[in-house]
Amino acid sequence: MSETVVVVVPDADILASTVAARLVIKIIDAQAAHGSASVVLTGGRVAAKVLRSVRELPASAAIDWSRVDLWWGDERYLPSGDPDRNETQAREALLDELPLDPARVHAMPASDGPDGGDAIAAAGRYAGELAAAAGPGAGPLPRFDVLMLGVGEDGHVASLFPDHPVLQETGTTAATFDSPKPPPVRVTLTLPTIQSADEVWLIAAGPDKAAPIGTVLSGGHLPAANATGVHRTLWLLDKAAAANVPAQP
Ligand SMILES: O=C(O)[C@H](O)[C@@H](O)[C@H](O)[C@H](O)COP(=O)(O)O
Repeated sequence: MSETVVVVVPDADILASTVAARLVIKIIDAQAAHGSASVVLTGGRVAAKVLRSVRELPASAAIDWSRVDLWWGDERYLPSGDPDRNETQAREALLDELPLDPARVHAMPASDGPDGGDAIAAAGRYAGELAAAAGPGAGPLPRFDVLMLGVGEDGHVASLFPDHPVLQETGTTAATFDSPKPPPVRVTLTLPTIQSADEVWLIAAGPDKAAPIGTVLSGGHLPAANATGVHRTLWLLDKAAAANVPAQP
């Protein structure tokens, strides 16, 4: 049975540093339990702040980074190295400083890669990489210890936007076209894939997130409402983003 917990901290800087601390401990615990850790990264401003905060944490030295698998929840379908790619931003914020195993950094395909402009083929390629990581006979997805998501002003998560056909996708990945948040073409994990994660962390800061988060945590139906973890769903918010959250029991 999944539990939902809402954690509110004073401001965006404290949010980034506390999420970074939580992530470091989660990775350490996962490595102790499983021998490795599997983390799904997200894009956006708050995500980059979290990754930059990890760099400042002495405790991150307790992580064997060579035994961390990194995945992405979504990616802007742009050429490799494009500054707007989530992978580029994550590498600049943290990843390029870490002794990661390159084979365990699973970036989503780029538009100058083998699939060219075919984002559907690119999504299929990533689905294949996920299945390969799951191992033979283990189903289409590897274990995800924590899947992090930013939350859009419209209540989107990853590249799953309100009233968008991509919400109906039942495979493990999909291509999003006509995204209301530029760029228009993206590759994304689907809701079923997000829901396979042991823990899902929804991370948001700022007053422009108060309305969608208040809607979702009051029972409203936006994509973020379906971003739940198998064992735990954490809403990690600053006070401004939590302004409309109903009083917790
Ligand atoms: O590719 C993307 O744009 C992100 O994955 C997207 O889902 C993001 O996480 C939210 O839009 C929140 O972004 P901010 O934290 O910058 O508001």
